[in-house]
Amino acid sequence: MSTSPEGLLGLVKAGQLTIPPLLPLLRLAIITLIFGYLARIIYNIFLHPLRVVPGPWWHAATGLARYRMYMSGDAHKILRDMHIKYGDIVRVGPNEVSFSAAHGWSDVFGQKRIPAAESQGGHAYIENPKEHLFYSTITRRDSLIAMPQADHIIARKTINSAFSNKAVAEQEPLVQRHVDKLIRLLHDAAKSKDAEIKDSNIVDMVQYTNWVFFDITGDLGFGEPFGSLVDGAEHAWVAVIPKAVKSAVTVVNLQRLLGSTLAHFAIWLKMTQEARNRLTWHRAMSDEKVNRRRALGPGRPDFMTPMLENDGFWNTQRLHGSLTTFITAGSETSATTTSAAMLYLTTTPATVVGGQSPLEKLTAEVRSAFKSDAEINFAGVKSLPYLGAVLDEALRMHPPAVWGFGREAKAGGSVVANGKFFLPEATILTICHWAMFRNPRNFALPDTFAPERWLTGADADPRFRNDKHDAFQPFSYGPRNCIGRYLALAEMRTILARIVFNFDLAIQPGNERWAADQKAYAFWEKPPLMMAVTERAEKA
Ligand code: HEM
Repeated sequence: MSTSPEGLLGLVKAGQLTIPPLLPLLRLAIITLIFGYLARIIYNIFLHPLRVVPGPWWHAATGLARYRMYMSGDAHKILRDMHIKYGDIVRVGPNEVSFSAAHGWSDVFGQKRIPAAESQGGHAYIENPKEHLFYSTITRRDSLIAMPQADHIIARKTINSAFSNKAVAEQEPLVQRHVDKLIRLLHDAAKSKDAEIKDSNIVDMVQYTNWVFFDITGDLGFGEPFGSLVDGAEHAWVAVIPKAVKSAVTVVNLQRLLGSTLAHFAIWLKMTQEARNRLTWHRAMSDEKVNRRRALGPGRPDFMTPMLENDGFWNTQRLHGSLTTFITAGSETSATTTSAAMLYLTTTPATVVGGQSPLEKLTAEVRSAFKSDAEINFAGVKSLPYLGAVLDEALRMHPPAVWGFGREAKAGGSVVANGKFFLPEATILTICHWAMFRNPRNFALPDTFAPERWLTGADADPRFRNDKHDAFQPFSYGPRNCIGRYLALAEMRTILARIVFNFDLAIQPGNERWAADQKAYAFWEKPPLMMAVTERAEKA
């Protein structure tokens, strides 16, 4: 029998071959699809290995509820409520489990010892790998934060020296130069009020903190600040970042819902040419900045020096891939925390914590510890217990890495919650920092800003005696925790201390719910935070 098109046409014409009508075929396809989808739902709810993990059935059934939750901007609140209702481990998607008890940190981010691998010369420890889709979308493949375990071990070994306490002390003069500029800008704003320019001392603290942290981290990474503190304006490179993160989060969630092909089509329809051009420009500019810093060679007390000294590992791709991560991870986070600290300080009345308000207590501590601005240094601020407690509490109330940053259960699966659950390989494991830190099972009065909960010894507050401090890991946990935490703490303490030393702060009406109403797409979508800055009347 002929199978050529002409031959088949001949058979049709001769009435020996009939073509089934299209409509019934389409109907059949649709019915098959619906049945396939229903079968999947039934499998997900009743037969899937994760069926034993508690959670709402509609989150287990399909990826739709999960998608809507993450794209609502309120996932942190929804997750907290789910953990209160269903417990410490909740199934939030067909293939995703969220943790909200202290053991979750080691279950998700810890590493397990594998003796067999050790004897064969492989890794002695195995970790749950990073959630591939999330990390490959929010950053470049060769970035430190996305590297496979074997590369990551070498990477951390070669650059740890730039992030130790000793290195941070060497970076202090560079950091303080930028903080000086910030304080000068704030004095300018405060003084302009004396010149009777109405409301000129009202500043957006989100902008000011972004400027100072991006200038510092730009200088430590690219070898050049962004110049925001000089220009009094955000640099275009920095302005792209929040939009890029939100787009990346949308892409990840769409792909998880629709699969790669459909999602790419949807994204292609949605993304404008202008947005595409912006991302290409951003990447080119980052690479140009890295190349300029690279040309200077090692020697500067910054992030790049150990990388340039280990150029066998830190090749062009890894340098280009990692530097944007360093700058974003090191600026956006610290700026958010410092803004949040100022918000809570200016909105928490004395009645909540007893006696003086947190702002009064902090002001008294800082102004009595230092006689002049020049005295406020990294070593000095480290010894102020209330200042440390204020920042810890700001990190608890408004953690900068809200959600995301998940892992996939390792090859062979993961046993979690002290043996209670077995999660099969590739199950997505997540911890929403906000949901963990605002869970009443972990912290008393979880929605109250109370730095007192972190005080120890004679200053310890009995109301917070049962707080679970090991649930609080704002810098994450395990081999992939935050490499920049010492720097972050030194910078944030110094900047907050210098602001409180120099100025009286007052929140502007309408800004009180700055944190409460914020949406989050992995990081926060921060609106302006307007505050009046007034030069302190007298130096105590
Ligand atoms: C309040 C400030 C900060 C917070 C809350 C914070 C939080 C975090 C968290 C939660 C992670 C883990 C992400 C993951 O699991 O993939 C992380 C990683 C990281 N952070 Fe920070 N961070 C802060 C400041 C900084 C600073 C100042 C730097 C300096 C450059 C920095 C650089 C990094 C880098 C490079 C990583 C990736 C580490 C790796 O994968 O080995 N962070 N940070």
